[in-house]
Amino acid sequence: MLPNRASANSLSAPIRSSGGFRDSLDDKSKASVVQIKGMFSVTSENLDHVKGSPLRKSTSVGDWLLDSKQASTITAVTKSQKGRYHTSGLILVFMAEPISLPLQERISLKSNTRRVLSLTILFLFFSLLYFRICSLKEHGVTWLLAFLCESWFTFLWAINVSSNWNPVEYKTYPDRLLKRFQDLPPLDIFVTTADPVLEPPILTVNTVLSLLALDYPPNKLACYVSDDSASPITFYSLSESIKLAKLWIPYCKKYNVQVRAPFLYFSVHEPDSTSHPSSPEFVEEWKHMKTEYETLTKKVEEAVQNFTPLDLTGELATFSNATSENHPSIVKIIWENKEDFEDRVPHLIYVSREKQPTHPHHFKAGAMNVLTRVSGVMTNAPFMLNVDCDMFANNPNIVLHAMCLLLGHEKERDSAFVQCPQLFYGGLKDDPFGNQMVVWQGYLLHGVAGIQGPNYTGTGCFHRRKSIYGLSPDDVELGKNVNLDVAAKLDEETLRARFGYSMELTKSATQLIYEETAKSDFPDDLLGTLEASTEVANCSYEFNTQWGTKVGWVYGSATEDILTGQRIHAMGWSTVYCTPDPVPFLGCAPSAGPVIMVQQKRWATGLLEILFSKRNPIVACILGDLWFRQCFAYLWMNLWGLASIPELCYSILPAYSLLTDTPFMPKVSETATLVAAPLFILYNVYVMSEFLGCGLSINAWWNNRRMSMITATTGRLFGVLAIVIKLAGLSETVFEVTPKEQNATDDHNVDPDPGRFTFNDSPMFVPGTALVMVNIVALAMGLVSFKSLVWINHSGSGLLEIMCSTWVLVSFLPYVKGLYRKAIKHHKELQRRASSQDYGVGVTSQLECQRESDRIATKADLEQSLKDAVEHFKALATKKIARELKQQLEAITAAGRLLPDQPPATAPPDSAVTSLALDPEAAIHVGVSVFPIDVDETTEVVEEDRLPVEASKDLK
Ligand SMILES: O=c1ccn([C@@H]2O[C@H](COP(=O)(O)OP(=O)(O)O[C@H]3O[C@H](CO)[C@@H](O)[C@H](O)[C@H]3O)[C@@H](O)[C@H]2O)c(=O)[nH]1
Ligand SMILES: [Mn+2]
Repeated sequence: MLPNRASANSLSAPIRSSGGFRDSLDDKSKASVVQIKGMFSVTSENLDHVKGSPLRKSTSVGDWLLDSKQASTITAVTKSQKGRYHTSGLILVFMAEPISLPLQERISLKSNTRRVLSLTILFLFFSLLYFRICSLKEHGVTWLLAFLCESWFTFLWAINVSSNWNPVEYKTYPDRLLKRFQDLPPLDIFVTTADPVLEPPILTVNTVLSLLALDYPPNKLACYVSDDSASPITFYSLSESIKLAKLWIPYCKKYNVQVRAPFLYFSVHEPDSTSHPSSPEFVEEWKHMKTEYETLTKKVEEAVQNFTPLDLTGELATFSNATSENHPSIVKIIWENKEDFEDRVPHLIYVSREKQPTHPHHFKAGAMNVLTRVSGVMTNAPFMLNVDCDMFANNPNIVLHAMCLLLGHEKERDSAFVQCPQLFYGGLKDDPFGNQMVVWQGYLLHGVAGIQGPNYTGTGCFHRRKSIYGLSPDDVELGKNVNLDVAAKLDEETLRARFGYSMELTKSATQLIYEETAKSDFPDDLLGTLEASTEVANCSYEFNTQWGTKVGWVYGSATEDILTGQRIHAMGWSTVYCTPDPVPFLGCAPSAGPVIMVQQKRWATGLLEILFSKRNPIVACILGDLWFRQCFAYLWMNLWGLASIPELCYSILPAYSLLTDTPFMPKVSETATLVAAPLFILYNVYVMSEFLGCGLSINAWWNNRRMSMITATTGRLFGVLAIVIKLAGLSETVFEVTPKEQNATDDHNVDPDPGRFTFNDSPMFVPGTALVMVNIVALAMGLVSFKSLVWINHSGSGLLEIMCSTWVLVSFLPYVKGLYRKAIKHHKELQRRASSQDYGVGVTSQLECQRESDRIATKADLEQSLKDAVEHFKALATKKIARELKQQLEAITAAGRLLPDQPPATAPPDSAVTSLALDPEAAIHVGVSVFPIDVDETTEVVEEDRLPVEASKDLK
């Protein structure tokens, strides 16, 4: 039997059990002699006890191990207020557990009350439809529209009932895993980043540090960072971070740190003395680490702000000619773990795939495929974890938990991938933007976990390399019985067609497929694989291969995660949901209206791209091995964007009904109200109970509900439009990266009202605004004639319509408030401009006046007008304006100097001003470009380097 594992490779902390296994201690704490099993650290003063004890230092894991057949006893175990155990003596250990005990347990979460409630709601939905059909003839178009919308809602509810019928969760036993496997399997970790501005490198650094410090044998981990922007700053930041990693990792293991992303760990001003024995040594080390981290942060920030311009020589020379859209493949080994005992830092490899402007890159899916190939050549671990650059590891034992699920099923087919929930830190209270997705993950993912398994959500997922390589579970079974030499020869052609021409890659794939993976000499000589790994990162590598179709991440959708997960399910694999405590990964949720709308638009588009392709779940269900109920669950997701249309329609109906005096709801006196009213109440009670069940507040439910109405008129609706445009062949969809910011604390001091809804000038906000306006008018009209509607036996709209319209308006309240604030701001802006305080308005308004009166006819006129403007500015100028003005005027002159080379046919070739004079339109354009007047909330007034290019372009 394999020994139990103890954690912490230091000899200086008092003996204690690690947090990850604390649950096994709980009910045994009252006895003066207790049984403890799990991970232990050993203090120097206890070292002598260890010598004669069953504890020994592990060579493979690097920690303290205990022979599980023996036990010793201690007294004086104390439990601190926070539930931690301390002892001054040696540990008393555990009961031996037979090796046959399962590594994981599937627990049903089904609730009869919820089932009955959800069926009652379904019954009420059908009753309402029946009622509508019966009285369809007597009513107008509103009735028909209401019927169509409600049919849609009924359909979605039916899917919901099916998806949530038997929710499950998994309990994992990492301690048993450690007993069973002396040699744990290797894991390749992928982190993706795409833009150093939208995704600050310090975020990526934190994520990487948290992953390198995971409680898993460091020689079994390799971390690959994909940088789609080929940014020297990102590379530099990672190179610097490895210096910190050498201190941070031993520190975390020594003190059993739980949050291993330094920015969050050090967000407190004092060390947490309750979670660690506050020995002076600990406090000292804490302070030292904090200073080291701050030094790193400073270096990274300075590089970002270019205070220390990076010298693009040496290691950085590769980046000197690289732009994010055009550069060769860059693969750099930042750190190779050569199994040096002191430096237990896993491999860290930087990858920036080749980019060419003419070549499609498939966004994140393309990046993931390159990572899969590069890691295939370098380390070829049978499992791969992928996280987005903002998703740091929050549970140091997460790999052990995931391995319980990957290795603990009888057959590999039961766990193609292990998905962890995608949760966020520092989220705003009560989720004002409805984008923390807690309930979605708390209910729906547990629901599908009870069918074929959770879908892949793009981050926090452990993949089985075999399933990513496009193998079906049957192929895997077959692979086990094949002689490797024979197979390699037979399959060479097939392997090339599938994986591409790299011999190294096909060789590593063969090893993987035919189960020769457990390479004993891991880690490899990474340097020796550099050439091959750079080659597989080239953008032409995928030509005539199955990458992006049958192998790797699937191309063709902005939600590559859903599409890829679905392909895996359609191959017959099942998947597992992993929800240990503490939460495995945490990332940052976007805030502010416009950013969320753009994200939701991308999701809606991506999901519809799947629906309107030959890879849609219905086809996968008929032709592939996607289970019927799983297909429904996928449909529910795919339709999320499209659902915005009936939802929008249903939100307009009350207003339309009031304005045209045609009913869309039954009268209060009619029996059908006995269906509509309970349906409305029960539905909301059901959803509310899900929020309460996830530990959220009623406010959070309310915010999510109304945000889903708001996104139906903005992001999701525009996602539908984007797909229509794509299907019409007019444009391709793009992946707009969500901006991320590091926010370690809950205090949003900078912004007194961070949850407020903000707008920009995007057309995305037009439908919502129109909806609000129409409802206000309709409600006003409805209320004016309210008395007559209620008391007289009126056949038109009535009380229920008024209530529905009010409901819509109340739901849009944050939106209305945002609009109001925007209007006020706009008004103030106009006032400010009217009093000529804005330097830009001077020229622009003058030029506009001139256009109106068509007075620009001569060079002298225009020159005079510019001179006037300059005088005007001088009179106004503050220091900043004066400086910017000077730059702008220089830019005008520069634009002018461009002209002699490309003179317009009729223009005298000597100055830009002359040409402007001859072309009032160009003059206006330059005026507007130089002095932009359309200032929205997020735009800086001056865009300094824009002018020369634009001006010269327009002048041509
Ligand atoms: O060309 C690209 C675009 C994006 N990314 C990376 O993809 C990840 C996700 O991008 P993000 O802008 O954060 O998208 P989100 O909407 O927040 O992401 C969710 O939705 C995506 C699908 O739309 C999934 O891929 C993500 O994993 C999931 O977190 C980030 O690490 C990016 O750096 C790239 O590597 N290359
Ligand atoms: Mn993200």
